[in-house]
Amino acid sequence: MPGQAKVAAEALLTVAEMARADSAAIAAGTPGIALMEAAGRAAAVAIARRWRPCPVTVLCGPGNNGGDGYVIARWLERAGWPVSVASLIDRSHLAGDAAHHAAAWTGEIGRMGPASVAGAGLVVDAIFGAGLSRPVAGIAAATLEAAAAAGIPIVAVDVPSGVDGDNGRLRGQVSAAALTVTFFRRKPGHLLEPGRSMCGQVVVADIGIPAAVLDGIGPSAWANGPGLWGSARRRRGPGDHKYRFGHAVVVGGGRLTGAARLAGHAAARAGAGLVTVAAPDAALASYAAQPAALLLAAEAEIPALLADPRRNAWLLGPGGGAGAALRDQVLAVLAAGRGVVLDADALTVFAGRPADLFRAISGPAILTPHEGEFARLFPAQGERLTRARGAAATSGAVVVLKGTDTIVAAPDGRVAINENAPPWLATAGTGDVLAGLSVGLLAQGMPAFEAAAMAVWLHGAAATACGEGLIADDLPAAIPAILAAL
Ligand SMILES: NC(=O)C1=CN([C@@H]2O[C@H](COP(=O)(O)OP(=O)(O)OC[C@H]3O[C@@H](n4cnc5c(N)ncnc54)[C@H](OP(=O)(O)O)[C@@H]3O)[C@@H](O)[C@H]2O)[C@@H](O)CC1
Ligand SMILES: Nc1ncnc2c1ncn2[C@@H]1O[C@H](COP(=O)(O)OP(=O)(O)O)[C@@H](O)[C@H]1O
Ligand SMILES: [K+]
Repeated sequence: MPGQAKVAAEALLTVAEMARADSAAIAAGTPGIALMEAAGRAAAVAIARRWRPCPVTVLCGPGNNGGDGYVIARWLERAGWPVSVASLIDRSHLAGDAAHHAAAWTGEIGRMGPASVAGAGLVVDAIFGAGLSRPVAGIAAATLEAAAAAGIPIVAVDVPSGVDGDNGRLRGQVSAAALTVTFFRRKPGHLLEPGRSMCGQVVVADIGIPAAVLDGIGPSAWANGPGLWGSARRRRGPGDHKYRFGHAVVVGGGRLTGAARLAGHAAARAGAGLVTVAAPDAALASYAAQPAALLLAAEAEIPALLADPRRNAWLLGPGGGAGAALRDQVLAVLAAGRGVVLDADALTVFAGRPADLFRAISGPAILTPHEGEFARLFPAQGERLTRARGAAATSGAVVVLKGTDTIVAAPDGRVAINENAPPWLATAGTGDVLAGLSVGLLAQGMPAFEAAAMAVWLHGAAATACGEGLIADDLPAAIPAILAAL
């Protein structure tokens, strides 16, 4: 929007980066005790905004997460709540900032166990946070489970105990929170499944760490949104003409023609100056049903189109048919140095010989696999974030690992984690639309990482606008309103 200040991209901090942010703030003059006080107070405020005073049990762990719990207990009691505190260890074994704030709690401290949540209207999980070092089991797990089984809402401090902040992995028994209050910036585990589903609503509290400490940390993960790619977006001005916005080519197949038609339509809606769909002769009649704004070419014309550098961004795969001919086409497009988006069959044709593909990638390239396609090209073990980063580094392409928490990973290690995709995107053909949006933005000259991240975000926003009952055909037409609001 003209004149509106650009929203800075929201960095996501790993556990190690957050520790560096804490240390930098402490070095700059804010004592750790004050950071913990601010953290606990912010959590208490977030609680009091959402719930009326009721009996609350604060479950405190052995580290600084537990330290936050003692501060929360103090502030809630001051606000008139009936507060019980239950600890995993004896107070005398606490150290540092946590010991300081535990000493400032003047009430009783009970031993943690399922009985400590009996009769509570709310439970605060201040057991384990960033210091999670092994699976949650035993008394901690049993106590949280008892609260969940009794239907008592749980408020998690920093992360629900057992959620790995770095990647959303669950370690041991985890009980879902209704609210999670985290500090300074979110962590990848708040956005990545299954951690995301355990967090409930996530509130980020300012605890007095200056934003400038991020300069010294250099985060490489962000929540996907306009702050990340808005400045790379191409916008038309009064003197512009279509040739300045690229020419996308979508290579379609002979049988499943809907896929390339959806992709072509999406590429045009994303703003490509021109879009050509190239298809086998026998199928040209069914491609005639696509929007009249798209150009249509016969398969035999592909070499000529490829020789023309103005056809600058190519999409292969949707409805392509997994044969050697498609593999040769992909390699020819890569050899010509065009921007490339590879989806579906164009990925599958390299199953068992992924190095052939990776060797051919040298320019801007985006791969858009779902988990099944990913496993045909890359090692499938381990958590999604590390796998997506590894795949981008190995292939030299931007990898869009699709799902409810789609990850966009660049070869240099940057990642964007998407969070605006509604579940009704899980329907046939929506992936084709995403590939089309990606090639449409790539054609306009956006760098591959920004193009892919913007495409994923537009896709989620358009699906949200359409609502439940969405079919893939609805998505391209929903794009203009989303672009207009950006
Ligand atoms: N730094 C700051 O200034 C600020 C920090 N803040 C807060 O600090 C939190 C991080 O604190 P933290 O680093 O002390 O780690 P924390 O999550 O309390 O756990 C460590 C303890 O738990 C234990 N333990 C771990 N897993 C376990 C398991 N499964 N089962 C059993 N035990 C397990 C572990 O044992 P160990 O691994 O040492 O054997 C250790 O004793 C952060 O999330 C935020 O809430 C805020 O106040 C803002 C200012
Ligand atoms: N549960 C879900 N929540 C949100 N988005 C989803 C969900 N399941 C799938 N999607 C999204 O829908 C799209 C489906 O793509 P894909 O599996 O390639 O389908 P198709 O091949 O039918 O087009 C992807 O963008 C994916 O991220
Ligand atoms: K916690």
